[in-house]
Amino acid sequence: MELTIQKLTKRYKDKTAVNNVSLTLTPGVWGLLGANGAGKTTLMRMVAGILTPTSGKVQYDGIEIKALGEAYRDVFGYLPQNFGFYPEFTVADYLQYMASLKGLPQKETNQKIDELLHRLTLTDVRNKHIRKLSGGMQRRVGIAQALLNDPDILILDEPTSGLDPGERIRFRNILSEFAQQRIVLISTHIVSDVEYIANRNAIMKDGQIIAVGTTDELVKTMDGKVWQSTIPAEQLHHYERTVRVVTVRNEEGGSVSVRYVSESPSLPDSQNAAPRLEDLYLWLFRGEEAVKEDAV
Ligand SMILES: Nc1ncnc2c1ncn2[C@@H]1O[C@H](COP(=O)(O)OP(=O)(O)OP(=O)(O)O)[C@@H](O)[C@H]1O
Repeated sequence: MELTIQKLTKRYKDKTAVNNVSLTLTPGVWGLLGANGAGKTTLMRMVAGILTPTSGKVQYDGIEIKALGEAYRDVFGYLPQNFGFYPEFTVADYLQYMASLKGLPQKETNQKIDELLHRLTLTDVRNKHIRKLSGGMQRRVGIAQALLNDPDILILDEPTSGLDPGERIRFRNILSEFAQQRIVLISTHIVSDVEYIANRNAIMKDGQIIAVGTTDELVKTMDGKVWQSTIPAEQLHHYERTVRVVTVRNEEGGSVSVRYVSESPSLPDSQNAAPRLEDLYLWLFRGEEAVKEDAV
């Protein structure tokens, strides 16, 4: 099973949102990382077949998705970033409705809905109106609808926004289990969401994929560029202007432990630290708005 993105470009009037992107997706979880505006949503919408590229194509097992039409939709699950709920529907009615849109046979539908509600811990709210659910629960309903047809390809655009830490962990586990023999592409700007579950990551910046690889491969490129140093707290402000700080931790006695990325040591008594994906992300997006693990 293979999804091939070939020289995909999407140009709006004065903006090239996706610029000549090529990527071959194989089974497993893929993290699509990038800052806001990098082009992730635009790329995903083209892969989902709901946005027409300016140029380039997407092929599923060698056949262009345009040519596959309905057959592609049958093997495809998609959770858009902001997807319209039907707030007056109950959870179960909404899933029934989505199942009928996807053409699922009624016999299978009830069983599938029960199974998904259980896996996403939504059984207790199955008869509640969607508008009455918390943001995190609504997100899980969205994930459930994307899984209804047991898709071979699952595309999730910022699926963890609004989930609390416990829900995030549960969500990661569900996906890891689900991704065996399937292609799962998750976009996020929260590095920790994909660091442990993604088999591979693609990092997107300004409409282009600037790095692809397993977390280990990508992290290796940061060997020797991640540093740790403990300095008096009052000096932090000075160094923050000159180095790219990843994390700061308060220590006892008025000092702070600083983790930063740099070609060479820039703070007193710096020691090399084992790199993580977040360090690479900060390195690649240096100069842009810092992206931290918000909402965690
Ligand atoms: N319909 C459109 N018309 C014009 N420009 C657009 C349109 N859709 C997206 N863009 C622009 O294309 C760029 C990429 O947007 P996109 O939504 O794909 O990024 P993203 O990485 O998903 O960011 P976010 O996480 O904020 O959604 C942005 O600069 C955006 O303003």
